[in-house]
Amino acid sequence: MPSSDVATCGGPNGGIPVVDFDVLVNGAADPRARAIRDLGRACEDWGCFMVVNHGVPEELKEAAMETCRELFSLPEEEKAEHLEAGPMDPVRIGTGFFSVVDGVRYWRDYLKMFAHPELHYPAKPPKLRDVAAEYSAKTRGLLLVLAEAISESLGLDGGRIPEALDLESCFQILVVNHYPPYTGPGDVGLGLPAHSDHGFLTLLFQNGVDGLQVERDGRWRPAKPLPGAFFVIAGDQLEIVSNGRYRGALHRAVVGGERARMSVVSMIAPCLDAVVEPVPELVPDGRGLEFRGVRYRDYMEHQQSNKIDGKAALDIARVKRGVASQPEK
Ligand SMILES: O=C(O)CCC(=O)C(=O)O
Ligand SMILES: [Fe+2]
Repeated sequence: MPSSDVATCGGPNGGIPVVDFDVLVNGAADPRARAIRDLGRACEDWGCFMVVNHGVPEELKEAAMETCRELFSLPEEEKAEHLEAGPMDPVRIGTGFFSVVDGVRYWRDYLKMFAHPELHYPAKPPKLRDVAAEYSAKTRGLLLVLAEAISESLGLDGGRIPEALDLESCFQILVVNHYPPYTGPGDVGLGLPAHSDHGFLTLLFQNGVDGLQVERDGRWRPAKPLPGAFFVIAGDQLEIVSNGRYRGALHRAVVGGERARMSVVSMIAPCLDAVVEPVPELVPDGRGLEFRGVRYRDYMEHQQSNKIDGKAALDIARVKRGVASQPEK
């Protein structure tokens, strides 16, 4: 899809499904079964949904956003040690980048921190450590419950997908994106080009400035969250483990307004050493296998080291059809 296609549709929330977390956890049998079914449909049709009644305090979300805003406003030399970091370094800061790729201009600062199994954080601002510890633990708990519900929605035991991906030892990363205001000539265009996320599930909230869009049926839809809701995006590992039944959503961030936009992302992914492949129960007799097993660490490194290109990274795991297998040498 050309990135210049900014057609949006689906009403103010883009028609994105809403999942009530409280019903998943505390609901009576019937409403809970309905919520699981709706969750499955959302993952199948959209690859994303909003979560309400999630139990993560607004003050904690606010503290995470505020602390990272402080980090972005620190002088360059305070962040220097993380500015040159590579994709597998546990703390990475990219700042003030305004680059032109394929004729589209991107405008974004970001902070990426590995948060589990071990929390890594920049030295400043000092309170970032505690805020990140609490925020990552709360959101990890929420995402692990969603992972069990997703497993059930596939007709499996709640523990099956978490076990297949070793989510107990999951890799978790926090990403904070800051899109500065733009008042220069012309449109900035994109803050972040179309991509799917390399992990399993991404949880996101923003500072009230819209800009996230998701693709469905070849059109971009505005992802405007309900007040207090989190936005959840299925990642590539969910697409792989479900053998393509659920899909990682293609999404992008559009910027260019007079107010800075910020988004805070908490993503869980398989344990770095887990080899992710479709669970056999979803591939009867091995027929119709869409993906082969790829170690998550290799997948992530591959996706992060190449130019962002929609869902192209998934091709390294995709089973090629019609190619005669070569004898082993
Ligand atoms: O800023 C946003 O809304 C999108 C961020 C995103 O997609 C990402 O960090 O992977
Ligand atoms: Fe993303």
